[in-house]
Amino acid sequence: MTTSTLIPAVSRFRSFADSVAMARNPVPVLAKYNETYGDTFRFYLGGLKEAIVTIDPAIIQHVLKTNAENYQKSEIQVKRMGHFLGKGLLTTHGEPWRTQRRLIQKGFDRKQLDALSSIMQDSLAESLRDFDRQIQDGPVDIYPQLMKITFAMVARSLFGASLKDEDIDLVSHTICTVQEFIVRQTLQPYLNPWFAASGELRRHEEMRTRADAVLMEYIKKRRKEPPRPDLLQTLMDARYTDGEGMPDELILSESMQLLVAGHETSSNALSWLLYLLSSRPDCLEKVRQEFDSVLGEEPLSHGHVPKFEFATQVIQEALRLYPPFWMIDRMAVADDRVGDVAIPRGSMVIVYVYGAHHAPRHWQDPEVFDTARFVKANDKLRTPFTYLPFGGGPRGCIGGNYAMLQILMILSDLLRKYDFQLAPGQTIEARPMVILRPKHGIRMTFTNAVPSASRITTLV
Ligand code: HEM
Repeated sequence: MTTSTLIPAVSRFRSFADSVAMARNPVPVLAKYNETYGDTFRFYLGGLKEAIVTIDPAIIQHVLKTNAENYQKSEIQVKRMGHFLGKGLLTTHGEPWRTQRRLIQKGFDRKQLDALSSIMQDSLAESLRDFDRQIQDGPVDIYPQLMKITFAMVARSLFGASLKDEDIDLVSHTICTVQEFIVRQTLQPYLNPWFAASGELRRHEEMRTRADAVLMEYIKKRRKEPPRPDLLQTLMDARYTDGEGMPDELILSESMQLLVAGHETSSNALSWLLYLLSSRPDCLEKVRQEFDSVLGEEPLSHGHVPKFEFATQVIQEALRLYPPFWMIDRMAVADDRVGDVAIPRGSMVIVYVYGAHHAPRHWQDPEVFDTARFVKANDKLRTPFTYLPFGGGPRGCIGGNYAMLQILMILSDLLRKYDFQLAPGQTIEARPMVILRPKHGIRMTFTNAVPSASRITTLV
C-alpha cells in the first residue's frame, strides 16, 4: 500500500496557502475542509507534512483503541516534546510506556486521590488569598489567574506542600514558554533552521535545564526525608518487577511531563466553564445549590465527587464545547485499513476532537450549551468516540479523575465565595494552540457572594 487514494485530499498548494490562516486559528480552516471533503481528509501541515484528519468515530475508535498498538504518539510529541521533556508518559511508547503507565497509575487511584485532597485544598486556600487581592482592583483575566491556581495545585500534589512559590513560578514560566516554542516549531516547520541559527532553540533548552535543576533539588532532598502523601512519593515508592525503583532522572522527567499535561488543561476547562456559566444564571444557581446541599460548610474532597450530578454535567458540556486538547495526533507504524479507508505506514493521523464535539451529525444544535446531553439516561444514546475530552483507549488521560476533583474543588470554592460577571466590551474567542485557549483572555468582575439563604432562585 503506497497511497491512501480513498481519502480525499486538500492539495499541497491549498494547504500551503492556508498555512498562515491555520497558524492563526485552525478551527475555521478545518471546518471548511470538513464541509468540502467530509469527515476524513488528507492535508499538508504547514504545506509540508502530510496528515490525515478525521472526525469519523469508527476511525477514531480504531486508531485510539482497537488497533492502538499501530498508532504511536506522533513526531510532535515524541521528537519535539521529547527534546525538551525527556522520556516519560507523554513521549514514549511500547513496553517502556506500558511499564511506566502501570506504575504511575497508582498515583491517581481512589486512595491516593483521597490522600491528595487535603494538599489540594491547602494549596487552593493559599492561592485564593492572592486571587482575592487581585480581584479588588476591578476586572481580571481569569485565564492566567486560574492557571496560577491549578499549576500550584498540581505542583504541590506532585512535590508536596513545601514547594516554594518562587520555584512554582519559575517552573510554570518555563513550561509555558517552552510549550509555545514547540507549537511554533510544529505549525511553521520551515522556521526550524532559523530557530537553531538564531540561538532561540538554545535559549529554550537552557530554560529547561534551569527548571530541571530546581526540581531535582526537591527529589534529592525527599530521598533523605520521611514519606509524604504526594505523587513524588508514589513515584519514589514504585517498583519494577525486578524490585528496582525509578532513577531520579526518570522521576524528574515523569514529574515534568505530569506538570505539562496537567497544568493548563484544568485551568482551561475552568475558564471556559466560568465563561459559560456567566451567561447561564439558571445553571449557575443550580450548581451552587448542589454544592450547598452536598457540602454544607465542609471542604470538598474526593469522596464527595460522585454526589455532584449536575455540576458534573455542566463540566462535561463545557469540555464538549471547549475541549482543552482540541486534537490528538498519532503516527501509523504499519499499513492499516479501517473499512474502506487505507492508512499507509508513516501517516500522521489527527483525531480532530473539537470537530467531533461540534459535528451536527452527532450533536443536535452543537453550538448550544445544553447540560441535558449528559444526563445519565442519555449516555447510551451517544455514539461512542464522538466525545473525547480525555482522549480514549489505553493512552487516554491518566489524570482525568484528578482533573474532575480539581475542577469541582476550585469551582465550589469560587462559587461559594464570589458572584462574577463578564466584563463588558470584550471579544471572547478560542485559539487552538497545544490547548484551546481564549485568544484575548476572559475578563471578569468578582464580588463577594450573596449568602445562599438570601438568593432568589429560579431553577431549570
Ligand atoms: C480537564 C483536564 C484534562 C484534560 C481535558 C486532559 C486531556 C487529556 C487527553 C485528551 C489525553 C490524551 C492525549 C493523547 O491521546 O495523545 C491526556 C493524556 C494525559 N494526561 Fe490529561 N487531561 C486533563 C488533566 C490532566 C491532569 C490533571 C493530569 C496530571 C496531573 C494529566 C495527565 C495526563 C498524562 C500524563 C497523559 C498521557 C497519558 C499517556 O500517554 O499514557 N491530565 N489528557
